[in-house]
Amino acid sequence: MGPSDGDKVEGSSSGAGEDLRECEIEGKMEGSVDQISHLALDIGGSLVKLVYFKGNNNCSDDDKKGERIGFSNGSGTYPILDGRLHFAKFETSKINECIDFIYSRQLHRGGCWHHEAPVSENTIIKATGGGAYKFADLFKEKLGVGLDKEDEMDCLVAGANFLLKAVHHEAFTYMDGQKEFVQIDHNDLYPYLLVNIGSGVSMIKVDGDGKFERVSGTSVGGGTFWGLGRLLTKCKSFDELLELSHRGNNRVIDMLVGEIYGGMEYAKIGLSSTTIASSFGKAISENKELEDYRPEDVARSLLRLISNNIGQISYLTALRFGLKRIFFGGFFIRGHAYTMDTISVAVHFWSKGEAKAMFLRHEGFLGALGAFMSYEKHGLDDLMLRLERFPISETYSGGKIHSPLPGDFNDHESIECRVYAT
Ligand SMILES: Nc1ncnc2c1ncn2[C@@H]1O[C@H](COP(=O)(O)OP(=O)(O)O)[C@@H](O)[C@H]1O
Ligand SMILES: CC(C)(COP(=O)(O)O)[C@@H](O)C(=O)NCCC(=O)O
Repeated sequence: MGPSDGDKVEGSSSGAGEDLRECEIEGKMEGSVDQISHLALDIGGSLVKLVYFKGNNNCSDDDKKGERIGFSNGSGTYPILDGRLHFAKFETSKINECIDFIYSRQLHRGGCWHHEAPVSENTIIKATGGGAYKFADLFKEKLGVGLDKEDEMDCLVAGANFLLKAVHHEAFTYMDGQKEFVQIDHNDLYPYLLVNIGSGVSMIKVDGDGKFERVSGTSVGGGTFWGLGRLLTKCKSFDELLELSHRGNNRVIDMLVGEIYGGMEYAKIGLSSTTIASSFGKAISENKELEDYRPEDVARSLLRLISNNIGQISYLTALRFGLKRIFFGGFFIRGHAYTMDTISVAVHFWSKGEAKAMFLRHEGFLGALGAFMSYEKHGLDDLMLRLERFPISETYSGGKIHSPLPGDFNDHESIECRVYAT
């Protein structure tokens, strides 16, 4: 059983049709920036996410001599480099494309082709996710850099906390096709449940900066949707599968309460006639083969099944720890209306309206952002990198969010902020 199988929600999937997502955050960086790449990676089971800083005048002689503005932090004066944080992603199965991308932009050496010196033996890139272990040798071999491994859960939490505190209009609710941005009160952010829906799903109770516990998880996640969906529909890409689901009708395959109860609801236990009684349940009772179902309907049922299930487990986990707010991240969501709506309805249904599902506009980059920010923790020589943690649009002169608010996050979004090292 599950939440009511309400009307279909229409909406677009931001970024559909794109394998590579690139977007950017404007910022400033201060310090001795020559030695490290200012690139961080989250190499997951399905996707590699990149966050990198690029100075506006990177590599020019001007940049080296004068463009950096003096900054004093009490123990010395440090130069400032204006620039932007860029975001990109690749399929993990095409890791070589990612390495080519890094090489073509010389991201592992701060974007500079004309540095005479070869990549230093000690050059490292902050990396998180399982691929930081799996592909360490490949990065050494192809780019001559080491991957400095950061814990995945640490990075997810650091990325989420940063986004929630520093990026205006980062979190939003989505219900019945309505998107509403959530005003985050910095003094009342914790505790919350972070549900990261990547290949698998991690559920993390967050109590503060660096204070968290991974309290649950499920292997039925984004990889399940994409993997099963690919087998069942023969789709060639994740975006194609999402597009299909957009056009499908899950009632063709899902068995509803009304179909078991002769058109009636089961009011005594709170089930309407349109509640899904059994996901994919109709497929057993009809004399049909897979080919007899439209791939659109299969994709729709599958998306519904996975999203409902995650919504339900998330709610139960939140209930277990008395948490009212649940933030969902991970690239499974992909800003997709139907996914978000299904998760929201599930949380609403099971919590009887007590708990709230919220989504993050930079959903898939939590880990990579957290890894990027970890340069701060592990200063290299005298360099530490830090992202300012206050509402960017209010503190950066002339700063404002360039994203197409209040619309969907898209592939070329740019958010101004200040990035600096002390
Ligand atoms: N272009 C894409 N290719 C593959 N999967 C995608 C794509 N876009 C979104 N996804 C979904 O996102 C999931 C991966 O999310 P992500 O947060 O990057 O997790 P991971 O760290 O495990 O790679 C996939 O399992 C799939 O459901
Ligand atoms: C192992 C993982 C942390 C890896 O992260 P991912 O690449 O899926 O983002 C994640 O897949 C996960 O939490 N899986 C669920 C395992 C479980 O709790 O059953």
